[in-house]
Amino acid sequence: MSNTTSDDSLITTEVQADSNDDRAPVNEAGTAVAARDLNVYYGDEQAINDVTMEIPEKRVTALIGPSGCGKSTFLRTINRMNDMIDICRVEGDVEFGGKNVYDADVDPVALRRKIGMVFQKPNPFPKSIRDNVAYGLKIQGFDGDVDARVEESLKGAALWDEVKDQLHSSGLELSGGQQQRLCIARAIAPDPEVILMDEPTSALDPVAASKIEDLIDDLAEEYTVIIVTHNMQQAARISDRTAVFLTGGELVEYDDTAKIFEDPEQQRVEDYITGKFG
Ligand SMILES: Nc1ncnc2c1ncn2[C@@H]1O[C@H](COP(=O)(O)OP(=O)(O)OP(=O)(O)O)[C@@H](O)[C@H]1O
Repeated sequence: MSNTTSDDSLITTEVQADSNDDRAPVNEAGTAVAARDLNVYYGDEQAINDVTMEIPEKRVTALIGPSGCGKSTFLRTINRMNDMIDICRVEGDVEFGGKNVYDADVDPVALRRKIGMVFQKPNPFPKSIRDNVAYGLKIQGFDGDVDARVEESLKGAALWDEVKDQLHSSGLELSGGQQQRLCIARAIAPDPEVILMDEPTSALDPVAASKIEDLIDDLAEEYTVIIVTHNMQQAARISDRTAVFLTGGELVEYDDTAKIFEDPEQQRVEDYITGKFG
């Protein structure tokens, strides 16, 4: 992508989207996850306001918007991480695999194996590199070749070459960027369909962040990736679709990333993208 600056570059960030030419047009992809009339509340406060959107499979979808607009809430609603927050209440549907994930017969633990998550701060367990990746397999009673799956997952997370001779060292001894890739390996080991990422590079240095961005592009060959980012250049570089949330948890515009960054329909979106607020 190119990041152009204009005369008033101190206040204007123009971002040109990468076309991600190597993937088929997004409208040829099926739907991985669909939110329908989704409202989310924390007590009396509404964090997501009547959101309906279809997220394409095996593509990268970015969620952007100013602080507090509900991006993380929306992300956590998809794999029911909000279940852990007592005051959180969800109305409406999140469809995945032909079901509403909020149906009474959905097991949230099984759901989270299918919809894995990577957080802002790398959070490996205080265990060996191998055991970090094998952890979820053990819980799910995986009866295949664990070491082969660990290797495959570490390769999938572009970490294998760096750690293959130290699989029994602690995951905490790795650099921040390596720890984040270890967390990605842990998320892909149970063979999910969707990976949710909540600002996965914001705690990393630029080189480590760039490696994760490259990895996200590769992951979308096999998985649906939904990423929250504050970094608009990052959204433009790596995503196929971009959803813009604004204050009050409203989904204001959702379209192909190039359209959002180059020719948004709404003035509010243009103002946000060009740095006029947020
Ligand atoms: N656990 C919680 N308990 C109560 N309110 C919450 C909780 N988590 C989020 N909120 C509120 O819900 C709204 C949306 O928050 P959320 O974290 O989803 O926004 P965000 O867009 O991801 O913000 P940021 O970019 O700052 O991470 C905010 O008003 C926030 O204060």
